[in-house]
Amino acid sequence: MAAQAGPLVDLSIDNDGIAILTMNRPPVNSLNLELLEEIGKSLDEVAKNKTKSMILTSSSPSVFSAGLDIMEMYKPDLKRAEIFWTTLQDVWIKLFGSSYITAAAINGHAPAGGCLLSMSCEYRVMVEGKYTIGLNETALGIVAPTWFMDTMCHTIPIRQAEYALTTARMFTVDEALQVGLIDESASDKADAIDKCKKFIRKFDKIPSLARAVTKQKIREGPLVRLQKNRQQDTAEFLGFLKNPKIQQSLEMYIQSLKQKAAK
Ligand SMILES: CCCCCCCC/C=C\CC(=O)SCCNC(=O)CCNC(=O)[C@H](O)C(C)(C)COP(=O)(O)OP(=O)(O)OC[C@H]1O[C@@H](n2cnc3c(N)ncnc32)[C@H](O)[C@@H]1OP(=O)(O)O
Repeated sequence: MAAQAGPLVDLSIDNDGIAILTMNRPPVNSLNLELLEEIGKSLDEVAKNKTKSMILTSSSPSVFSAGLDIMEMYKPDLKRAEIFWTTLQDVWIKLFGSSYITAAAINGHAPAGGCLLSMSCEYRVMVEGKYTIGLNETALGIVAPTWFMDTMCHTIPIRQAEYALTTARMFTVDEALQVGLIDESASDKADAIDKCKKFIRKFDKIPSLARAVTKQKIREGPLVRLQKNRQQDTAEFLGFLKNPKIQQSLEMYIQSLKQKAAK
């Protein structure tokens, strides 16, 4: 993987006062500990500055995020793996539970953790193309944590979520639109951001406290579930990493990714 040259995220505020959080970890924005830490800090900043809304996107021309960095899970240092997992939990709690308005401009592929980040936002616009989105964990021989599943069940009907999760379904843009995994498609990234802004403007006349409390109440179930089970969730993750069969599956998956990239 290419060495990181610049900052891992860019956080800017546009003329309308909307925060744009851009993930910038080439080549595929795989979520390693450092990227997750930077996303978490940016989310804190958005909350602290009382910015009314945030759009999450990526600097890559074809990938929103490739999900968790598999190298964080393959034969890891267990102390780092624990920090990695709790940082991912923190990012999800901050994003899914945020009081400000959130939208994702999905400008490319969004598998697994990439899909999770976008589903944690309130609105999703995905750029048309041969991109796919979904939770593909079972295809890697791993089980998505309950809060990943909860987030999907919060986004699409539970029957569709069960089917998608068990079959590791990766949705095309049209399929995602049909099932409600995304709200709109867009011709390019600029159009996706414009459409996210149009969604954000819908709240101009809605009192912000009423909106925020409503959002947080409707999201309370999954949030409380993780908050109550955080330690157990982390222990399960670490136990999973120690399982030789899982390590073997990850090794095979890494090899298949490398072979594909080399072609
Ligand atoms: C509490 C209970 C237990 C919990 C269990 C754990 C649960 C774990 C939960 C979540 C899992 C995940 O998020 S796992 C990650 C899943 N992600 C994927 O499967 C995506 C894999 N990547 C791709 O499909 C493609 O890369 C892409 C479609 C995203 C982009 O394709 P593109 O052709 O543009 O790029 P390349 O495939 O050529 O890749 C370039 C380069 O990046 C490396 N790469 C890709 N994805 C990852 C990744 N997720 N992690 C690390 N590295 C990745 C790829 O190997 C290439 O590397 P090289 O250039 O070095 O060969």
